[in-house]
Amino acid sequence: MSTPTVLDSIIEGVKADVAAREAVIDFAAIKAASEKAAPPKDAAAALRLPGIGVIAEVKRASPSKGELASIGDPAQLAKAYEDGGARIISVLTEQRRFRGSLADLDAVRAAVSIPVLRKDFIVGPYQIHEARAHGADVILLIVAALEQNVLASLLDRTESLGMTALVEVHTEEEADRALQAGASVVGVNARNLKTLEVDRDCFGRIAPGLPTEVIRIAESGVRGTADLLAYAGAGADAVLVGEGLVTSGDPRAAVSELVTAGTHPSCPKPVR
Ligand SMILES: O=P(O)(O)OC[C@@H](O)[C@@H](O)c1c[nH]c2ccccc12
Repeated sequence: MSTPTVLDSIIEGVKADVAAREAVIDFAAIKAASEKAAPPKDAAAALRLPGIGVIAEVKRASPSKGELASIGDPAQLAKAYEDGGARIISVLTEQRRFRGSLADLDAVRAAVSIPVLRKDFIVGPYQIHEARAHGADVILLIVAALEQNVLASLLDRTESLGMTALVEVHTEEEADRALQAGASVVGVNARNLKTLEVDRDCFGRIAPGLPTEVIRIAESGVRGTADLLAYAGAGADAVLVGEGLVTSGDPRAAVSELVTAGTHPSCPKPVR
């Protein structure tokens, strides 16, 4: 067997954490809770608004950088993002490496009225119902972490709950798999989750090959407006930003600066 990657070790921890939660709230109970939640918000519609959208992330830590920001009040941070003009709030809920939680998701959901993305390493249907039960409108599905048949069935389940799946890829081959599974929103992560290396050219290699109707998100490594404009030029509908915002000192202003650049008449527009 080959040496486990960072992604493998994260997934192993996530599986153990899911099993522990499922021992407390079983599948039938989480499914029932997901059916009682307030209806999901239309994230795809939010992403189709004119200009380059900003998806702003509540991110305390990462495997590559360790602690990024303590974030004592995730609700207040999310509100600042919303006030700054973010289209969607992403909340990391993975606890071991990213120090997130479902409590963070609850706090953010209660604080904002825009769509919320549960950002985690989804391995099975339990987490999708859990995301919905906690008010998420969007979930992340990472192609590199899922067998093709599992990816397709998780995407179906997400859509049958009225949610949107952001399907994350890092290579052309993964992009083909995302499309094969039926993805309508594709995120190209500049960071390789197996090695943690960042390659900002990844988006520009993959995005032009996606069908025009697919919404394209550029994820990771956005340090400021120059990176947003570069991604816009390569066809991004939105950028997903974590570190650059949580370490900025003024998250509202940091989001607003990106939003202003992304809606300025001189900003390159995605070809549709
Ligand atoms: O902090 P950054 O470089 O702005 O990146 C944000 C986001 O793209 C990143 O957190 C991310 C993208 N895909 C993921 C999958 C799992 C965990 C985290 C991620």
